[in-house]
Amino acid sequence: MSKKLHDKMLTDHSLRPAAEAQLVNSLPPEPMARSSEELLHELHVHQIELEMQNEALRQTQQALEESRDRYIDLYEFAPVGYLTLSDKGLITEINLTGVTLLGQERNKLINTSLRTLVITEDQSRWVQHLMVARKQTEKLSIELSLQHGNGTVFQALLDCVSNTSGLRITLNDITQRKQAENELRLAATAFESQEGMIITDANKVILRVNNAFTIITGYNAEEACGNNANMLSSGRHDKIFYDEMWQKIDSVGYWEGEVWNKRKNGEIYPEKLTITAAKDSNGIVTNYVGTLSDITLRKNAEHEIEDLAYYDPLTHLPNRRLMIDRIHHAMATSTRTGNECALLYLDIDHFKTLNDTLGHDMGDLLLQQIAERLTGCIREEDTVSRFGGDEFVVLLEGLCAESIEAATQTEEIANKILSSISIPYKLAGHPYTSSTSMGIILFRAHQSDGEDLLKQADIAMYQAKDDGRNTLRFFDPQMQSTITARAELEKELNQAIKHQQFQLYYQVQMDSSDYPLGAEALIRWIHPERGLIPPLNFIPLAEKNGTILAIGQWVLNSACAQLKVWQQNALTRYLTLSVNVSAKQFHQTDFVSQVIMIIQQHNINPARLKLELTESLLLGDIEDTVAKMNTLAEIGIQFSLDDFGTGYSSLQYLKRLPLYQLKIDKSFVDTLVTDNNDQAIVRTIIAMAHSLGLSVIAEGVETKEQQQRLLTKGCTHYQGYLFGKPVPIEEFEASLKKAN
Ligand SMILES: Nc1nc2c(ncn2[C@@H]2O[C@H](COP(=O)(O)O[C@H]3[C@@H](O)[C@H](n4cnc5c(=O)[nH]c(N)nc54)O[C@@H]3COP(=O)(O)O)[C@@H](O)[C@H]2O)c(=O)[nH]1
Repeated sequence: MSKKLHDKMLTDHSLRPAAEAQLVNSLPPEPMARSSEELLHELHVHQIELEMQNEALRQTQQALEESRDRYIDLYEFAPVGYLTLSDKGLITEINLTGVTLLGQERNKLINTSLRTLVITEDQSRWVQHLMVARKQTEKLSIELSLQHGNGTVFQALLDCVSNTSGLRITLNDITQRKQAENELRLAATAFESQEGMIITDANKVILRVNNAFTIITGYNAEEACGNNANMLSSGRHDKIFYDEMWQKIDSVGYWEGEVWNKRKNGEIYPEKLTITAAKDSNGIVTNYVGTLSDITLRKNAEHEIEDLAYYDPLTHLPNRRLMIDRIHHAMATSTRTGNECALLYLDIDHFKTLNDTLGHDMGDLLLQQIAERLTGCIREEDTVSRFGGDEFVVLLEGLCAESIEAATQTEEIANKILSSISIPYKLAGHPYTSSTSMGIILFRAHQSDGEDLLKQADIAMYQAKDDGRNTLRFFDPQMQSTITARAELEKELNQAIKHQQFQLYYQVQMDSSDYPLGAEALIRWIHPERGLIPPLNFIPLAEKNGTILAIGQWVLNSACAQLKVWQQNALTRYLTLSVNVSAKQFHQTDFVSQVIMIIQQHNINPARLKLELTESLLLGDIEDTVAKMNTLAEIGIQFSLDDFGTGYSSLQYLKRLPLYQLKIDKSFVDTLVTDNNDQAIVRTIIAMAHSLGLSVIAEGVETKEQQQRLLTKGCTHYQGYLFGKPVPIEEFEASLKKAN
């Protein structure tokens, strides 16, 4: 029965005809009085009517109960939580979903302030929201973090509507939605990272690119999307490269490497690329994701580092390390081909002097120009390297297999180099001439180690230096033994100092009337087995290894001891003694105090001591040199400038030095009679000395004619075999007596 019919029956008494029909059908007709019959009938009808009403009521009741149950189900099990808050913000109603979302029993939640379930950080926002929501009838939403009964926190969306019964709230758990949003945001951030990103479909058609991609390639999303990813190919990689790349992606799902790609502007650049295949649940590739970064800067830095590691920064030539590598490579090639190779070890002559006189900038300019000239002298397959300082090494490869022929080829190239190096230079406008000494070694296959070959070429180079410079020498085993002997000598020299195996020889210095003015003290090494060793055989070595300091001190001390003896004898009291001082010795910081101390120890007249300095000693710190010489000159010590004319003395410097004497070098005296140039030089030196108020002495005077020539030019002091060779003191004094 419908509710409408049921209501009608109750209100309109429309049940009556039905009740009467039912009574007629159920009761047998009874004879009775009309009034009581009617009354009875009425009663019956009424009774049936009541029963029918009861039935209708029961059915309505049942329908109502069913409806209420449905409502309760809908309310309690709704997909969202429902809450009602009192004016004070207390929960007055909450459905089962709300209870479940908040994770507490309903009876605990009822009359609880919802604020207490909001995390502390969100509470003030909630309180403000509550105030606003209560004042309006429209829905007002807020996202909050709520405390679950199990102690966790979940993200909730609260839609609040205010009505007369309080504030009705719909509560949604949006934790997952928030997480998804977060992940999306993260993914979007990651996609828009510093690295270029490109997503293609399975056919490598570009679907998406990020901003970094645009910055790197120059293509914006519109230009890139819809094109095949090979639009970036530079053409530098062949088909095999790409085939292998895609093979790896297909087999392992991933490829990483460096590629050369092309930007929109046509520029080809190096790129680090990672390609990952994205597959669906059936393992079918749906997309490719590429991550790319421009590694131009890194590559440039790598090149720079490589340059620094393998190239000389001044000349940009390969350095020692790269040369060793090339030598090993040449050996390997030579093993295969049978061809000879050659190493040319070059050392620029007098380079130190250039640095000392014109400065390091000029030295650098010379090295750069020499590097260019060397490169111009060799073939494409050869290598020129700089080993630092003024040393260059040239590697010639692919020479003739025949040794003699290969040596001839090498000599031709070496001579070409010598000629090229000696062509005059312009160093920032300064004219300059240079030369080089060169040691050569031929090699093939793996006969010897690269370092050994370099050592041997270096030995040959020293031989070239010893033989007068501006020349070349091939290494031969004899040289090796010379070097070994030199090492042996070095060891013995240390012993000689320890055991005082030195002796001073004295060579007389005369005036034009053959009157002895004094002597030069010249050291000799009296070796216990080898006998007398002349200074030229060990002084250069001593200068190199520093033992000259001890030797120099011994010489000075012995010379002063001799002066003391002479001072006490009327025959020798007036004699001056010259002592050679090496540059290293002079440049010691305490040189002046050493000399003064020795003079005081021997109690000699400093005016009888003459220190012979070479011109090269004057180079370097001129202020220090002048200061030292002045201090010693002030106590009376004389200074003679040795080997004058062979060095680089500038007049400017000479004027500042407290010199007593210039000593004309033996090389000018040797050719004085035969060489017009040398005559002119000697004349100039003498004139210059006189104009500076200096005395002049000529060394190496061997003939009367030389002496005569010197005299006519104004030189009145002499030293040389003509007057006497350097001899031990006994002999020297004996000849003095004899002359007397
Ligand atoms: N630092 C030091 N150097 C020294 C010392 N003793 C010597 N030396 C230097 O060694 C070089 C060679 O010296 P030495 O072999 O003694 O030769 C000297 C003379 O013997 C030689 N000479 C002199 N006159 C003649 C000659 O007429 N003919 C000829 N063939 N040789 C001659 O010249 C050398 C002297 O040179 P110098 O010193 O330039 O006057 C030499 O450079 C010495 O300086 C020392 O103790 N310390």
